[in-house]
Amino acid sequence: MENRRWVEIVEENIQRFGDLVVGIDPFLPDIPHVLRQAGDAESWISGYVDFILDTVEGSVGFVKFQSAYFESHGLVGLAALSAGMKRAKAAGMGVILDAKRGDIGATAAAYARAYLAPGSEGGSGDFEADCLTINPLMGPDSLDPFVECANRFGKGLFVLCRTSNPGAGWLQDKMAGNRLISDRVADLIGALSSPETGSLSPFGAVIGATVPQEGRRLRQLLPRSIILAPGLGAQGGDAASIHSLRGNRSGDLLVPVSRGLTRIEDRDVSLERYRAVIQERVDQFKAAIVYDYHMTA
Ligand SMILES: O=C(O)c1cc(=O)[nH]c(=O)n1[C@@H]1O[C@H](COP(=O)(O)O)[C@@H](O)[C@H]1O
Repeated sequence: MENRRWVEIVEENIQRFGDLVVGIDPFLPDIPHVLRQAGDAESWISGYVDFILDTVEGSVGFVKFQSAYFESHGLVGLAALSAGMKRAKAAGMGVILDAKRGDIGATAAAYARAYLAPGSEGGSGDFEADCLTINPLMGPDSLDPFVECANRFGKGLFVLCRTSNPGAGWLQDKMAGNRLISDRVADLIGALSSPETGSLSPFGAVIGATVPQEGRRLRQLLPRSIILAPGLGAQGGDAASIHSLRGNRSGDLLVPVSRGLTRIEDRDVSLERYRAVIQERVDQFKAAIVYDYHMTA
């Protein structure tokens, strides 16, 4: 189970649980008081991660840990991240680490070891993910070490292509030569997969669920890539935008939702009620993004 390649994890887990990804972005002001009070000042973070995993295990096939929210809590946060990633993997969930890394080749190789190499193969294994988000701004050579490591260990990558944030178009929608920058990134992602394999590529793109027009265009350039489409819920993306990102087969889209699943207005809510709210939202998001390929075939 634990040694499945990223593409296998995606195909199998989507088949069983659908394409929703639970985003774990622990932010103290957004969580119920009952979860903040556990133990010392910082230990809420590991209790929170355990609570979310307890709540969604068996109904969702993927989890995306946002590294920044853990890093901002120092060593306690990193310990919670490591433990959460290991627990989710052991439960058979696909684990995406959202760290958006990118640097010169030698440093990128160190990042790749940190997040993609097993403990026995040059990494510490503390933060070994199934899939990592990476930033292509520094050019193709900065992606190579990630690609090499991913190929070696059966991991996946999501390369930022057209992000969901309001300022994304400032650079990503500009022309570079005769191509849009986001199109050039899509070309680069497409070229990372070997042409002889007909199946899904482990090298996917991040395309926001907030930009359906751009999404539709970019999907044409990436027929074999898995797209990670954040932006549903708190950022205002909707199911129609999600459908514009679907390719012509199931299994090529993952939809992460963080605040839309876990942020709660009533901070005095009981643990039982909070759990029920998250489970209801999981069902609602799954129902909203489900798509019947047979109906459109
Ligand atoms: O790579 C990402 O996951 C990502 C890319 C992007 O374009 N937009 C984006 O929101 N994200 C991440 O997706 C999550 C979105 O959070 P919510 O808006 O709360 O669902 C955060 O962890 C972001 O860092």
